[in-house]
Amino acid sequence: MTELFSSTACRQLSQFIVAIGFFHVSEYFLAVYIHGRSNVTLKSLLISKNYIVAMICSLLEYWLEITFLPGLKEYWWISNSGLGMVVFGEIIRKVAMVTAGHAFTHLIKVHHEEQHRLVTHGIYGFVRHPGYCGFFIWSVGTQIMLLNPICTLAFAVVVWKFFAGRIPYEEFFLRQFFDDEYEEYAQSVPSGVPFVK
Ligand SMILES: C[S@@+](CC[C@H](N)C(=O)[O-])C[C@H]1O[C@@H](n2cnc3c(N)ncnc32)[C@H](O)[C@@H]1O
Repeated sequence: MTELFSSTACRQLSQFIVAIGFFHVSEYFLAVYIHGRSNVTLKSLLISKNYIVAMICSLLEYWLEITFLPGLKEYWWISNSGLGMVVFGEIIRKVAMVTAGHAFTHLIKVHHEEQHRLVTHGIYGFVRHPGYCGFFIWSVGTQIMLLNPICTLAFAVVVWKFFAGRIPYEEFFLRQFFDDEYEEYAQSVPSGVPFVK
């Protein structure tokens, strides 16, 4: 139990709390900046019931391991690599939001709106789904930072499965909206999420 108050736990848990807090608060305020206060709801904080359960599981794993296997949490080069992934993923995600601007909505558009233009410049020239790519790196990075082996694997699988389902759904509508323009774009630019075409 005392391990939970060790300098290792204090540092790793505070990094985790700052990472989570920064991600959600910045996500919300950036959405407000892009779309205007009246067009954004608290859903843009991106905090769902499943997400809370996942984060509680990761804290539970951390607590069990720091109590019974404290040595596991001392691999600082791995933890620092996770921190690097958190920062890198966060940057990719926010660059995507700024680049796409109004086109970046937290809810997938299913009806074409006049002002919706296909974004293919900037980071969208490298990957088609930089927002999802950034979130994938960020979320797995949080678990590597905590040196949580089980949740690292579980987050990678669950987040990957979520995007592997969401990307074809989102692209079904993008193909309807932009037709050949999207087809050509999808042929030449990778999705940005591993093993998703
Ligand atoms: C949460 S945003 C995610 C955007 C993108 N999938 C990403 O990961 O950066 C979802 C919205 O972005 C729109 N969108 C996705 N790719 C787009 C693109 N290349 N150009 C314009 N709109 C796009 C979709 O229509 C959807 O309503």
